[in-house]
Amino acid sequence: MNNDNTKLATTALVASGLGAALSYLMFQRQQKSRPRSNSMTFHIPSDAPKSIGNSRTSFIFQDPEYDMNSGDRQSSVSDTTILMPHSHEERMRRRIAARMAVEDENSQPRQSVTVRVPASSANCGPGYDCIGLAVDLWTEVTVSRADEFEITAEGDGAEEMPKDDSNYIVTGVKAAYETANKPMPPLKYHVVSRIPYARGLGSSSAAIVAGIIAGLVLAGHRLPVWGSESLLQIAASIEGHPDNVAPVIYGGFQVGIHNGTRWVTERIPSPPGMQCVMFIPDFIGKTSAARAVLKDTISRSDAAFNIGRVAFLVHALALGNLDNLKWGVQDRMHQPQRAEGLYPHLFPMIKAAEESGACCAFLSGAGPTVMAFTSGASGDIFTQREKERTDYSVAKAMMEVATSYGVKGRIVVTQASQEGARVVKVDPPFSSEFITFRDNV
Ligand SMILES: Nc1ncnc2c1ncn2[C@@H]1O[C@H](COP(=O)(O)OP(=O)(O)O)[C@@H](O)[C@H]1O
Ligand SMILES: N[C@@H](CCOP(=O)(O)O)C(=O)O
Repeated sequence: MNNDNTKLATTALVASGLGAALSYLMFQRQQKSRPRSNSMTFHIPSDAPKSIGNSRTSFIFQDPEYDMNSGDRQSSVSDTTILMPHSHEERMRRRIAARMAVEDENSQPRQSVTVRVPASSANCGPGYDCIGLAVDLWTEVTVSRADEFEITAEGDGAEEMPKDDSNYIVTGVKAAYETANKPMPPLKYHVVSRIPYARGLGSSSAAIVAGIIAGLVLAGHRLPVWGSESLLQIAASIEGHPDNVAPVIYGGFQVGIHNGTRWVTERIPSPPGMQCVMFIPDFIGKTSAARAVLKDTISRSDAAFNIGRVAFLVHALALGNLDNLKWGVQDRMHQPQRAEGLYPHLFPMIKAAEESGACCAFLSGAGPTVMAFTSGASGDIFTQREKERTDYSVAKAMMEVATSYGVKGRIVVTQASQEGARVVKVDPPFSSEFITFRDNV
């Protein structure tokens, strides 16, 4: 090393030494001036818990998020929040403990709850008792603790729906309290109904699901979903089939089966821009009556027919192959029997809808509503020119058939809902000063 190099090395050494000393002094100063409460600080523990501190070199890490002991975010500034920087198990344990505390809080019994549930259209032709979709028409049910039992209702079917404990909302609430293993308190119910009553659009399933969810919230009881779909189990066992309740719970198109142990459902993707054009007759069609016209057995060729159609239906929906929908909704299991016995307007209306541009049409649920799918919607109905869409001409054609058969009714145009039931209001709310659930629930 020559002289110049030696000088250079000495200067570098002195400079880095000074730099290190300066950094250390600044660090010390910072530590003294910084309030400990909302900072992340590291120092050697004097009283570290045995499990994490005594056997290896450790640091106290003041986690600004959580307090390990209370799980309370507000007390997260506690000096006792201790963590090994590389101890993932401990970190997870603390996070789970914190989440449990939040879950505990949200699992407290509530005074009152409002649940919003969608209409649904079951079967979609061949998918008898297994396929259905959520329809963008919503009923709102409020259930509150009260001195005595009462049901009040407004909207569709407000007059007709049972006002005693045979109302399916009450059935749902009871099932929830039984599941929670808690006694059911006296409750009052208010229903704002926008789902046509007993018309094949799942008003009964919506009532069951609304009741179960309301009951669970009031009782402060959470159910697991992963690997069990517990809510679906309760709802489908009351209804007897999952084709309405699964879309009411999860939204979208659903296909559901019983696997021998439990109900299992899967979402079928749905094509974008699809509209639902529904002819809803003025008369009531009870599902029990429409099931009574069906025989217990069908022929092998009819079974084969339906198997092929249902496969085509799921394939067409999943791939957005709208041209195949008209084959996919064909059925020999219940529509011909129901048309013959109860709904003579059904097949002429399906034909008229398809000829005027619908992708397909079928009996909604057990009827009497007839559902047609149309395409071409882009955003809201009111933001697009009529001639770019087929719903108006399809509606007109369906109405003409209804008139020619002397069936009074109305047309409703809406779409599938990708969203299912949801809690829209709860007292006391789930939201806190730290977290806001949507709509400030
Ligand atoms: N809250 C409720 N809303 C609608 N229907 C109810 C309710 N509670 C009990 N029901 C019973 O369910 C029947 C309607 O169900 P259903 O015949 O399957 O038609 P939908 O296609 O509308 O589900 C009613 O006739 C009534 O007996
Ligand atoms: N798979 C059932 C569907 C009944 O639906 P709903 O809306 O009429 O209750 C059937 O076809 O019976």
